[in-house]
Amino acid sequence: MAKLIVIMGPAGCGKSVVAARIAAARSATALDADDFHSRENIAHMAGGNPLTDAQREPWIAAMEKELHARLGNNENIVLAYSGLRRAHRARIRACAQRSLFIKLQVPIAQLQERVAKRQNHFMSAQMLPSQLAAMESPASEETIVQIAAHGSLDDVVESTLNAIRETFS
Ligand SMILES: Nc1ncnc2c1ncn2[C@@H]1O[C@H](COP(=O)(O)OP(=O)(O)O)[C@@H](O)[C@H]1O
Ligand SMILES: O=C(O)[C@H](O)[C@@H](O)[C@H](O)[C@H](O)COP(=O)(O)O
Repeated sequence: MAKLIVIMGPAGCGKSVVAARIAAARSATALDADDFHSRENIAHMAGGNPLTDAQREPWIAAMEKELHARLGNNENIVLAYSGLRRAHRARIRACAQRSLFIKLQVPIAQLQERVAKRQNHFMSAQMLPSQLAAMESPASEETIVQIAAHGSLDDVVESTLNAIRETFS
């Protein structure tokens, strides 16, 4: 049965780089939610404006479609996706029979530093407060494991792989 692992958290938490490393370690396909945005939504965010849930709708629908197709084809997926909204997480979770969400926890000062340093990305550090405000707590969601992700990339990857092994042993 194909598995879905979602690496989630606000911009700059490291989900894209961690998802790529996890996918390589587990012979899975890495997907990045950034690649499913419309040009309009990217331009909107690049202008310093957070998305509304209405603007997120076609983005979530595009990811659902891709996940259904790939998981239905027995492909294991590691998806880097912010997962800010609870209802959207439920829709992404429903695409797979077996799934695990891992939320990377990074203090805001470090998020600011990482986003500010990143080159050629539509998301600026000024968007971080809105990202954190839009993040609905995952506290009641059993399939979400939270991991401290302020350390080195190697440490974060190791903790993430351990959490995955514990769930999918
Ligand atoms: N654990 C880490 N330590 C140091 N830098 C990191 C770490 N994780 C990610 N980064 C760097 O921070 C920036 C943001 O990472 P990225 O994966 O793009 O975050 P996200 O996809 O969550 O927005 C990138 O330049 C990345 O190389
Ligand atoms: O509003 C949202 O639902 C998303 O979070 C959206 O703003 C965007 O896809 C990323 O968060 C930015 O890209 P990174 O998170 O990859 O930096």
